[in-house]
Amino acid sequence: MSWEHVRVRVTVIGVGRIGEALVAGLCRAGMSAESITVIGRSVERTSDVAHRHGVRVADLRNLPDECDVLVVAVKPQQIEEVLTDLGSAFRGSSLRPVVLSVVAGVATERIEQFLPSPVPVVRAMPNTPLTMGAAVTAIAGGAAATEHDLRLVESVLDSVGEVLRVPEDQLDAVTAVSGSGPAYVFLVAEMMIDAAMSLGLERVTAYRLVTGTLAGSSAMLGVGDVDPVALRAAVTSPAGTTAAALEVFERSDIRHTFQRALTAARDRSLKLSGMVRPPLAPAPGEQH
Ligand SMILES: NC(=O)C1=CN([C@@H]2O[C@H](COP(=O)(O)OP(=O)(O)OC[C@H]3O[C@@H](n4cnc5c(N)ncnc54)[C@H](OP(=O)(O)O)[C@@H]3O)[C@@H](O)[C@H]2O)C=CC1
Ligand SMILES: O=C(O)[C@@H]1CCC=N1
Repeated sequence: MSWEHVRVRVTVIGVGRIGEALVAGLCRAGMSAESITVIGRSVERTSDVAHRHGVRVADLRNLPDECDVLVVAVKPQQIEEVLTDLGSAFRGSSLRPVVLSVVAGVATERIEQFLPSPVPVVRAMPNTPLTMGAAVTAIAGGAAATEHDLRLVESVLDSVGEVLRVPEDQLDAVTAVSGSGPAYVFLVAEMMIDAAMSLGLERVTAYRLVTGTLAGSSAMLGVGDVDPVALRAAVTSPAGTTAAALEVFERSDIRHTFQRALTAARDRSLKLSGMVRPPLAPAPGEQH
C-alpha cells in the first residue's frame, strides 16, 4: 500500500513493544506522521514515542476527532480498564472507528461487550518484525465487522508485512506459531552464539556468523512456496557434518519439545481470555 494518496487515520492505544513497533512500521511504510496518534499510560514514555516518530498524542478521555482504525495494544491484563474507558468515550462521541485489537487471547465477542453496539472489532495477531515491514499477521473479524472494515484493517497491516484471514478460533494457535515465533528464532540465535563461542570463536565472529546464517536461511524460506525439508536436505551431505548435528537434535527429541512448547503457548492464549471480565450490565438504552 502506498500512503501517498490515501489517508487512513490510525490511533494506537498502548505504545509498548508491539504498539511502538506498529507506529515505527507505519512511519517506515510512508504513512504520514500526522495520520498517527498514540495514547499511552505513562506520560514520559508516550511523549518519548511520539517525539521519536513525530506522531501526535491524545488520551482515552479525549480521543482524536478523526480516527479510522483504533488499535488496542495493551497487555491482556490491562484491556479491561482500557475498554471500559473506551466504551465511555464512544458513548460521548460520534466517532466509530474499527477497533483493531492485537491483544493475545481476548476474543472479539469479549471486546464488543464493553463497547456500544454496533462497533466493528477486528482481532489480529501480528509479530514484532512489523518494525521492519516484515510482519506476518492473521486477522479475524467480530460480529459487526464488515468486508469494508476488514479491508481497511488489511490496508494498514499490509503496509507492515503479510496479512492473512483466519477463523477467529484459530487465533490462539496463530499466537503460538507466529505471534510468539520470533522469540523462538531469537532463542536459536542465542543458543547458536553460545555454542559457537564454546567452540572457541570470538563473540563478534560468532554473532556475525549466526545472524548471517539465520538471515540468509530466512531469505531462502521466503522465496515462494519452498519446502523446508528440501532446503534442509540440500545442506545435508551423507555422513557429513550436518547429518552429525541433526542426529543429535533428533535424539534429543527436539520435535516433541517444539510440539509441547507451541501447545503451551496456545493454551496460555486460551487462558488469557478468562482474565477479562465482561462489564456487569450494558449502559441504559444499549443492546448487546
Ligand atoms: N510483544 C509481542 O511480540 C506481541 C504482543 N502482542 C500483544 O500486544 C499487546 C501489547 O504487548 P507488548 O507491547 O509486548 O506489551 P508492553 O507492556 O510492552 O506494552 C503495553 C503498553 O500498554 C500501555 N498501557 C497500559 N495500560 C494502558 C492504558 N490504560 N492506557 C494506555 N496505555 C496503557 C503500557 O503503558 P505503561 O508502560 O505505562 O504500563 C505499555 O506501554 C499484548 O496484548 C500482547 O498480547 C501481540 C503480538 C506480538
Ligand atoms: O508473549 C505474549 O503473550 C505476546 C503474544 C505474542 C507475542 N507476545
